[in-house]
Amino acid sequence: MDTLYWQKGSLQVLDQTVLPEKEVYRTCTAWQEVRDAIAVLAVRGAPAIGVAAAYGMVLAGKALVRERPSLTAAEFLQAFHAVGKQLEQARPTAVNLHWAIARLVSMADTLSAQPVSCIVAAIETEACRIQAEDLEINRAMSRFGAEELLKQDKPLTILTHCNAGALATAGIGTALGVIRALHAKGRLLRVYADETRPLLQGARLTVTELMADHIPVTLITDNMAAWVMKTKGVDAVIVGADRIAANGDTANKIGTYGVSILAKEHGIPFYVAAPLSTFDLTLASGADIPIEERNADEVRTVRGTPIALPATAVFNPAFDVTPHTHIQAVFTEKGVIRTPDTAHIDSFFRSHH
Ligand SMILES: CSC[C@H]1O[C@H](OP(=O)(O)O)[C@H](O)[C@@H]1O
Repeated sequence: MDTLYWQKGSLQVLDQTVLPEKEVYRTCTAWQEVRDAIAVLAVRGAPAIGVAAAYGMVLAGKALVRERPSLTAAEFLQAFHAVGKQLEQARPTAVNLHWAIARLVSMADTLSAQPVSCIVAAIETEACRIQAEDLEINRAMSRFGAEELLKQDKPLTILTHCNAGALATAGIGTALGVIRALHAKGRLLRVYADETRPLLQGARLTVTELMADHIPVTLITDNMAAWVMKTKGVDAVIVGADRIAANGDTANKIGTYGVSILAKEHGIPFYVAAPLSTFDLTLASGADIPIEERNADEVRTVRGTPIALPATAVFNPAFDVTPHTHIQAVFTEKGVIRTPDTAHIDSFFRSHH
């Protein structure tokens, strides 16, 4: 079950809005369909969104050449930039969306002296490279994260929030990649998965992934996390990320901030697993991270029926920001950033990037 795959000029996206009941793929043959798939969370999770956006840009490039064969390279690049700006609007928080588009656009710009057909071929190769890189990034991050957690020298009980698994990436996942690595070493006792209201990525996606891999998982409602930490011997919390500011403040699924406070209260180490592409060093702190607000129906629809409540009386931020002071370490594909603050992150990037 691939999260997404590129097939002869179309992007096949596993539609996560209907998982786990149905496994159906959306066929995207135009960049607008990729934008829509990202906006409705048919494809979701920062790294997966980045990979999808890269292929969306390839679809745009192919369409430009198909519809206007006599385009000059300059005209192509101008139109290509414009598509990038529109595709970026799909979702504001996950920086990987912007990172992937910027990587393709800047690469295309370096080829401005080439025939347009060469530029399109090169961006297709680059999009495939971004997907292939994510596979290896997940593996490396998972190894570093597992090594760090094995220092606790006992089988571990982990709590996680939302879905930072294979369904959020092109590989084995970020937080769930670390969990899979621990399980492979026989050092995972159990995972407690928050259901993660309102879209239930934990109940629908994380539980499905872990059961498929025969990893012991217990589903809990979000409001059980405190009691589980107090009574079930949770050894660590591991979550994913959508954007990490230069000082280590981390935007992730709504509810993550609360889980970090609970972990701090219970003396449980709180870890983030994220690729370097999720860091946004242009932002000094989490205060600057744009937080997506989503449709009120996601919150006010209960048992299939919207509660008679005006949308203005519903708050639906898709993310919150965990202060870096709550984070023990960030697991990346280049190693572990312990005490992730401005100085440690700056030093890490200088020596690893
Ligand atoms: C591996 S990053 C996954 C990250 O993305 C999720 O958000 P969404 O489901 O809205 O795309 C959540 O924040 C996860 O931690």
